[in-house]
Amino acid sequence: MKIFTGAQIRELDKYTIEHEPIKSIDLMERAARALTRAITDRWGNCTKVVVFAGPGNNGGDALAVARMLAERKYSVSVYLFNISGKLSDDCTTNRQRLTECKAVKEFTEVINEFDPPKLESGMLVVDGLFGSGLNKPLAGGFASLVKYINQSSATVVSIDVPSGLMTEDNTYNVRANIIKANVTFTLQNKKLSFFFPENQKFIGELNVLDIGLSKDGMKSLSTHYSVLEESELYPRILHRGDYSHKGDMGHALIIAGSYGMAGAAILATKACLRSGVGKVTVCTPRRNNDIMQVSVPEAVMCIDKEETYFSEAVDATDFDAIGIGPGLGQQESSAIALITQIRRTQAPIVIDADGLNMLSSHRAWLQQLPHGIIMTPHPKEYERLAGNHFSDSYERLASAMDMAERLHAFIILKGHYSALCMPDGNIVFNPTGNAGMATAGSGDVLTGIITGLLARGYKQADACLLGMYLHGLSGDIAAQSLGVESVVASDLINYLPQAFKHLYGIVS
Ligand SMILES: NC(=O)C1=CN([C@@H]2O[C@H](COP(=O)(O)OP(=O)(O)OC[C@H]3O[C@@H](n4cnc5c(N)ncnc54)[C@H](O)[C@@H]3O)[C@@H](O)[C@H]2O)[C@@H](O)CC1
Ligand SMILES: Nc1ncnc2c1ncn2[C@@H]1O[C@H](COP(=O)(O)OP(=O)(O)O)[C@@H](O)[C@H]1O
Ligand SMILES: [K+]
Repeated sequence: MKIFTGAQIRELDKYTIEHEPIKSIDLMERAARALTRAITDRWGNCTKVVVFAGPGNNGGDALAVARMLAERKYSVSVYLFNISGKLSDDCTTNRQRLTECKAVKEFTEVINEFDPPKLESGMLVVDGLFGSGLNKPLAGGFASLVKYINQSSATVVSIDVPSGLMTEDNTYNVRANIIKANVTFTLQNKKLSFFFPENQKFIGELNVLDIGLSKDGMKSLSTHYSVLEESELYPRILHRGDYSHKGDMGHALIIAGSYGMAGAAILATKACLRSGVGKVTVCTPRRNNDIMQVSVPEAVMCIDKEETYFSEAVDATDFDAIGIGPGLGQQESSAIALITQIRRTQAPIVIDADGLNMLSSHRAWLQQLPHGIIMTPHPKEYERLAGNHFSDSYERLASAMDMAERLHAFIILKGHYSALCMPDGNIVFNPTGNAGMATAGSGDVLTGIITGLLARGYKQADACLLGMYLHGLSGDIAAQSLGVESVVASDLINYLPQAFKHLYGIVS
């Protein structure tokens, strides 16, 4: 599913109006009907409603919703903020319709002075001040109103976007002046800023309402950002022939686990083995040998000459993919072995965790990474890699997108919505996964899965997309069965077969 910018949403609006065809005011009426239905489904008509409408089309939506709620016997007080004496055409029409509607008892047009109504617990505030047309942070009277609403104990429903929140970049926004909604009913598509964790407190519970914008219009608009849909994965799936043998299914190498971190190597190796690969070899320090042999009997060992850390690059000629980094430690000799390994390897590589941390301490090496390398940093690891602190997720994402293009790399910025930044400048958000996965070792499992898929024969982009999706899906199935609190990284491996079964079962 594509994610559109504010400017593209306006284009899509225009396209729908021209091609459906439908009058702009009727499209607003359709949006308002969807919003009203969503509100009346949740709150009965004994709920007192206060509607705050702004001067643009978000305000127009709000006025239309106020009229429809009043017609359904809700008690509605409406405040329209017309500070600059300029309303959008559709907002003007809806002001007219509202004043002609006998059911609306309280309507105030605020031109300069504003005496705010009492907002109490049990009341419903409909926030229709600003939506996708916001072009600067809120200030002055609007900022005061937002603070007033946020301090109240009323329930707040935002139309399309919590007022004050930009649809994309909030790096320089004033966060105290953004509505904190309990529920956001967004129109047609999720906005980019909804994917960033720091904005969850503004959005509250998110619901997307279909308002029938043109499907052809959406198809024709090209975007950099999208959300992965399961159906996009179906044509990418490779099938296992009946006559396959392990030699056809790929040979993966996992380089992981310093002494005391054998668990990271075990998790990555087990996850790799569960991802369809023919054979997995693990390179780990001598002292981890026994525990590895016992924990993962299917894996072949390639023991480093050092007792406790990775010290020597492996001859990589026989491997179809390499995953390097989980629990590796950050000894200087491990860093040298890491870059030597990267230089010597022809096969696709996934770098994670300490592998990334060691690159961060030798940032000049980034230029030596082969095209198509996959890196899977969590936000802190990415900051170290970029050598920069970012004030918000948008800034971090923009930097990762730039790095992916410069290095011709695939960067998975991990999080609730992990974002795959591709060398061609596109960014795909992964919709699967849940907070139960916020547990040590989850990332090691992802490294194992992607390495396995690469060795199995998937191209980098496909391995990343399938890997992120399956990893999150396994987490979702685990959470469904165990509850989010109790999920541990091993569960992601245990439930991985069910995730594969779900996805591959559909297309077989
Ligand atoms: N395609 C869609 O998705 C549809 C969108 N509709 C609604 O239209 C909204 C977008 O409408 P608009 O483009 O008119 O934009 P808005 O209603 O979000 O606001 C635009 C108005 O606010 C002013 N403004 C912007 N930032 C300001 C600030 N910081 N302080 C004071 N004034 C500021 C602008 O000058 C302009 O007058 C959507 O959010 C949605 O609610 C619906 O009517 C139907 C269809
Ligand atoms: N709240 C969450 N929602 C969805 N996925 C999550 C959440 N928290 C963590 N994850 C996933 O779990 C993994 C954690 O990786 P990472 O931080 O590297 O953990 P570790 O280093 O302990 O292995 C990532 O793939 C991330 O997307
Ligand atoms: K709004």
